[in-house]
Amino acid sequence: MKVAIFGAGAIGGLIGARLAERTDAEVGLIARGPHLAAMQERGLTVRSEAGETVVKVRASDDPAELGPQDYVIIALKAHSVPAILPALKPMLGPETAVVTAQNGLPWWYFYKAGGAHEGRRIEAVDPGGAIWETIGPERAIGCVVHPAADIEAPGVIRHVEGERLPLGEPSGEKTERVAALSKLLVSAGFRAPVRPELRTEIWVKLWGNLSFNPISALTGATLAAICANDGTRAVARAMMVEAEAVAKALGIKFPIDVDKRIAGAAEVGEHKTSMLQDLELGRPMEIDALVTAVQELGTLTGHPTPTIDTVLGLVRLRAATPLER
Ligand SMILES: NC(=O)C1=CN([C@@H]2O[C@H](COP(=O)(O)OP(=O)(O)OC[C@H]3O[C@@H](n4cnc5c(N)ncnc54)[C@H](OP(=O)(O)O)[C@@H]3O)[C@@H](O)[C@H]2O)C=CC1
Ligand SMILES: CC(C)(CO)C(=O)C(=O)O
Repeated sequence: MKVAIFGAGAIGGLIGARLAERTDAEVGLIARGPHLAAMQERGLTVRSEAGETVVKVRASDDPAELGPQDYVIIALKAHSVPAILPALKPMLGPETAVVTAQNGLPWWYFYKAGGAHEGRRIEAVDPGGAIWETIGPERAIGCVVHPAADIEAPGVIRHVEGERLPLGEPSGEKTERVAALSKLLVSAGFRAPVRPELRTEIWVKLWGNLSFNPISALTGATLAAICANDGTRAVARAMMVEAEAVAKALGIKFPIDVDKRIAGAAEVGEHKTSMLQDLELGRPMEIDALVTAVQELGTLTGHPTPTIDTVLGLVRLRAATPLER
């Protein structure tokens, strides 16, 4: 089985290292810059509480070198996807499945969703529908990413915690291809069940990301600190209540309530969200897939999102303003 990871950073590197180390899959990693050079020279190191492993990996910045794949796992930040579409094409054969291992609302969200919005593109994640047109939604397999990881140094991934990578077809069916991917990820040590209702899990994860990530970027605070502070917890809660109304209008039935979700985020502890890490490193923040997309669906469903709109305005200005003057 041929599996390529497009964007072998924190999450893609973790998945790729585990697949290369523990399975028979032929694994190729697409990366760039000093991180790619380090992986090519010294292999990919994964550090966790369990210890350290160094895996020899096939890594490149040229997808054409790897050729058509059975699975391409996209583990890029959502805003990086439109730019890689031309480069992705050589990896797509007639049967290639494309897995979105990303936070936020995926570009294929309304494919086989049924209902009034069937086939709709989400402009905030897929400007002009270019991703939908190039990849084709029939290739998409969804994945909710629960592990937390970061790139500690070029070629070195720190796996903080978490093994859960639930998967799902947009149709909810348990197809052969999603079952085979699940088996592969399980043999790599992840918990990767196939879910009939992955959109519900996407929203439960997004609840936290749409609120805590921008609040952390605005305040510099960790998840634990945002949850412990009355003011920031109230802002996060208000954003989550607004998002809940939007999701419910789209048919989502939440298995837990907002307060349980906040308690879950607090338990992650003194962890800086990926958005805060990006801000501190001077990288673009994943604002559109996490926040703008929910605002867009609020407008679509006729549910106002005043708190989300306010935080979105603030975090956009944060993104546009240099940290040091
Ligand atoms: N990290 C985490 O703990 C979690 C992350 N997620 C989600 O997972 C997804 C991936 O996040 P994460 O792993 O943190 O992101 P990273 O930034 O660590 O990884 C993405 C990698 O892709 C590389 N890249 C970007 N564009 C290209 C390109 N054109 N060619 C080759 N490589 C490229 C980046 O390189 P460069 O740095 O040079 O841009 C980077 O190394 C996101 O949606 C995130 O929200 C979800 C849960 C937890
Ligand atoms: C905080 C974490 C790791 C889990 O909610 C996350 O998804 C992010 O930082 O973007």
